[in-house]
Amino acid sequence: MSLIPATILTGFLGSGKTTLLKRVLQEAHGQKIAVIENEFGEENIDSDILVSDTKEQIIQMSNGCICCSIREDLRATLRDLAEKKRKGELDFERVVIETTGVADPGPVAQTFFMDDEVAESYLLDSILTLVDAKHAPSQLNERQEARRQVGFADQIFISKSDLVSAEELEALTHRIKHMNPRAPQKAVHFGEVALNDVFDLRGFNLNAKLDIDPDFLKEEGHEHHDHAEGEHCDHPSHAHDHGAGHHHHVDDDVKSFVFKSNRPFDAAKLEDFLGAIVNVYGPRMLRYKGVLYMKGTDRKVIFQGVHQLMGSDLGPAWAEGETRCNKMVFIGIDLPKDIFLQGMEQSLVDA
Ligand SMILES: Nc1nc2c(ncn2[C@@H]2O[C@H](COP(=O)(O)OP(=O)(O)OP(=O)(O)O)[C@@H](O)[C@H]2O)c(=O)[nH]1
Repeated sequence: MSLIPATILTGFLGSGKTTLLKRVLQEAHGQKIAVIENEFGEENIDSDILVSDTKEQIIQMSNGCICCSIREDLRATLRDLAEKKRKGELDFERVVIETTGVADPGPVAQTFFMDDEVAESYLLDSILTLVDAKHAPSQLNERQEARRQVGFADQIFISKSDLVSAEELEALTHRIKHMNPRAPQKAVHFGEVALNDVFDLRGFNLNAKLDIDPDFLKEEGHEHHDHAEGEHCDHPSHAHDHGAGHHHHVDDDVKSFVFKSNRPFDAAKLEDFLGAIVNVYGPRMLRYKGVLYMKGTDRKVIFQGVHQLMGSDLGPAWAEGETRCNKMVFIGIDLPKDIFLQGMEQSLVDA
């Protein structure tokens, strides 16, 4: 049986989750979508199916699962739903989980990887985070749950942009980008969103897609001339436009950085380093993903993780004429960037 795709919809209190979900369910008319609401206890099955190709492999676990927590209530609900589907008692092909506004998406996501039965039935597609343009600035200041929700996201939807000025929206977008440069941001008016922005984003798949906001890389580049080794990796041809578009920078605890290099990794060294680092910093590592250039293979190595759970796989071969390089983004809570970058650097083959 093919895996059932699941989407986690999160966002702080009143950010517009229900509004968006209702729109999506209307739009997905003719598709069977099971919705698991808030407290995970009850489910209601809404209309109809999205047919999707779920053959791709889901992330494989490696070590260090001990401190990861899962949502027992969600596990029970997911198992129950899958069981009913198997028996033909319920007919649905997709699940959306709407979390409460104050939920930490970590344990919700981990439930899909740490419970064998759940992992055998479901494929976690992505985490969607709603951000309320009007209230997010103060919510992000005051509540770590709100910051975590942004850090975990594969896709950010900004609601209520009709209630703020263009400048306020721009400042918020900029702030979010620093927390999570992986997730595209899109303003949505009362949940008006296209289905292909919501489903089959494959945020957790070991695919070779790693889109990091180019503006973020540009700014990172300015900060970090000492880690210039992979500079051509991204071949950004932009001029250094000092002065333009500079914002007051909010120093959130949830933030991100990128490691880049043109030198290949030594697989054993990298495994040692990452194995050690997740033991120490795993609880603070929200999401990380890399497309890596590894010695000994002509294929890209795809690596990704959530907290202590990480997986890797061989991706497609490097194309003829393509510059082989490493690019990995880490999103976490006050991670010591220098320790990470140095450890990664030391896991490269000797120059
Ligand atoms: N102005 C404006 N209001 C919006 C927009 N999107 C949602 N809202 C309103 O915001 C309020 C909260 O929306 P909900 O969809 O209930 O938010 P929620 O995230 O499900 O809320 P909780 O479940 O309480 O956390 C409602 O009154 C919506 O009508 C938007 O784009 N613009």
